[in-house]
Amino acid sequence: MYTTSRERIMGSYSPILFDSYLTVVVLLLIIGVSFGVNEEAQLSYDHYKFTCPRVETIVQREMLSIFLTDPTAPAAFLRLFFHDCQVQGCDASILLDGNDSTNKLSEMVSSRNFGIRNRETIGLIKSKLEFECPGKVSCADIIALAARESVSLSGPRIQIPLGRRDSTTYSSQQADADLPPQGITVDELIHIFDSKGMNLEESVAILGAHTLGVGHCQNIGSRLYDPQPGDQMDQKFEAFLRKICPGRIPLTNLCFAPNDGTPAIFDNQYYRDVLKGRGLFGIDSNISRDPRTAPIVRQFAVDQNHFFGVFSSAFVKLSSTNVLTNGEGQVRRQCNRINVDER
Ligand code: HEM
Ligand SMILES: [Ca+2]
Ligand SMILES: [Ca+2]
Repeated sequence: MYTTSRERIMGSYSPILFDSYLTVVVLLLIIGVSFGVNEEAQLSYDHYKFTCPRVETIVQREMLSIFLTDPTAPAAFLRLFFHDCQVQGCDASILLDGNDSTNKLSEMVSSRNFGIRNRETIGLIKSKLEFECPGKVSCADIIALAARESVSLSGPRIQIPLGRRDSTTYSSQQADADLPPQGITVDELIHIFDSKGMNLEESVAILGAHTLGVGHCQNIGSRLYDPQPGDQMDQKFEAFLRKICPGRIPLTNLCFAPNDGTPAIFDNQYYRDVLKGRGLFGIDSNISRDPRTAPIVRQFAVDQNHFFGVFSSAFVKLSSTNVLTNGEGQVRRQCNRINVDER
């Protein structure tokens, strides 16, 4: 005689016990859903299906025209996204202007946000979207979509869930506290990304964002002229950096060096470079030497497809953790200002 799967699971439980078991399961499910156990579930892949169905096409079109005139823009948008998500979650807090009357400072005042560019461009894309579907698309979603387009220009095309809402708060002190300096340890790196649900491999992959863009001398000088024990650089690379940044404290903010050998292309060159002692920042060098992360760096260096796959899942996690959804926050009408009538 065969048994149904229910009988196999329930064994000899009586129907009454089964019913109360079922009630408990249903109750637990209801509690789980109402307390938002799975935060990501509140974002969705068809959030704007009825309210702004062309949002992704419009952002893509606007971004492509920006990329045509500024090949450094993809790097700027990708870092803007990280610096938004790292402080209070991806809520466009980084776009808010400070308030002179209350003396509240913008997150941009934080020295960790030095070099952040293209905040106004998000506002420009927002105004196009306000024309098409007023009051619907959050600035936080636009930042995440702009970063996705920046990666997909030469790297993987990542589908991201949408429905983030914009913050009504911002804090330059929080930015100071949460944005990591260039020389963090591998332990600190793991801690930052573990809190966003990333495993070790994803934490190493998300740092692969340093395949794009540049670093300025003010973030390179301390490593060049005051190196940590064991932090060795390729000699030619070191000489190259010393030419660009001749002193520990730069005379101007204008001098910078590329993050990898191909700073306008999203590829796995970054991992090949850090293995050769050509990582720009302390943390880039640290992941190539730590026994936990070095094998992952070596694998990404030889397998770009694998890097793209792990980067994509890390990107979705970074973009979905600790976000405002549903009735929280607001959808700003202008990205640099809170809608005061809605607070
Ligand atoms: C968690 C450890 C990280 C540290 C310590 C770090 C540090 C830095 C520093 C110091 C710069 C140079 C800024 C300048 O001098 O102009 C930089 C640039 C950059 N970072 Fe990171 N970063 C980290 C993670 C990330 C992540 C997770 C992303 C993106 C997902 C990212 C994307 C970028 C990009 C694209 C640039 C180049 C920006 C440009 O060219 O305008 N970084 N990072
Ligand atoms: Ca934020
Ligand atoms: Ca590259």
